[in-house]
Amino acid sequence: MTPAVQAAGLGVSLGGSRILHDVDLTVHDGEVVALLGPNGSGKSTLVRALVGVVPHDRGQIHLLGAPLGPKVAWDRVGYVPQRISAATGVPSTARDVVVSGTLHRRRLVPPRGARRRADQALADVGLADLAGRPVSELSGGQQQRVLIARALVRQPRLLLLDEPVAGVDLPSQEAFARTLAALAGQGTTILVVLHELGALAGLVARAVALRHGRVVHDGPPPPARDEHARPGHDHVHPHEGDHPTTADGDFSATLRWRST
Ligand SMILES: Nc1ncnc2c1ncn2[C@@H]1O[C@H](COP(=O)(O)OP(=O)(O)OP(=O)(O)O)[C@@H](O)[C@H]1O
Repeated sequence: MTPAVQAAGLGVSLGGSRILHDVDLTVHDGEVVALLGPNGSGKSTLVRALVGVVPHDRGQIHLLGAPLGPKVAWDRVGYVPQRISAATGVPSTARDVVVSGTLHRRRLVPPRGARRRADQALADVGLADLAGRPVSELSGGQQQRVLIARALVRQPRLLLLDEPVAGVDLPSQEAFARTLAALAGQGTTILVVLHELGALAGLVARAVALRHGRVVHDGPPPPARDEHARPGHDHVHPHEGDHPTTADGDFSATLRWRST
């Protein structure tokens, strides 16, 4: 089956510096993959390059089987950028922002049922009661959830999320994890940038870790941080400063992101 995301030999330079070096990333249809790494390792740049927000100068990108460009089925791609305000400067309600997620370059007018779909997406992120509120009156975490709803309303086949739960309270993270689990159950492919697996730990079967713009790990996710505190935790995995002990020889480097 065609992978949902295929990047090969990807290189990105910004401001005269090389940010991504020869990144290979394949995300298969229906997979849920976490993108991990320390601050500045290139996670956002990779996701932004995948959706064409920043240009790449080396390698190739295919999304949903099409080369990055107009042939991609953008109406089935949802993207939640790293925390930005959902407020547009123009008075708009949470519902208006979410309805705007149904628009794309070939659809400039919301489709029939867009309002109902927007309200469902807002309910999925726990904001049903705030649909009619101006986004400028919402808290930062609530605005983040509006942006998640804006991506969900597209009923995406591929969902790219850049730290979607940063600044979102735990009950809302758990509600969001349930929504993502339901989407994954329907076959949606999910690539999510995270600092902590947190509430999404149960969903993520594979983690790709970046360091200095290179892939340093691609395999099982690191154990949840709180496992360290549990009695019976057997410390079989490497910690910072340990020598690599896994087959790929680099898992300890992967784990160092936690302490930065
Ligand atoms: N527009 C830009 N011009 C120049 N350098 C940039 C630009 N955007 C990002 N960078 C640099 O690229 C590197 C990677 O940044 P990026 O935001 O991709 O990291 P990240 O892994 O997502 O970090 P964080 O966990 O802090 O969000 C950083 O060194 C950053 O300073």
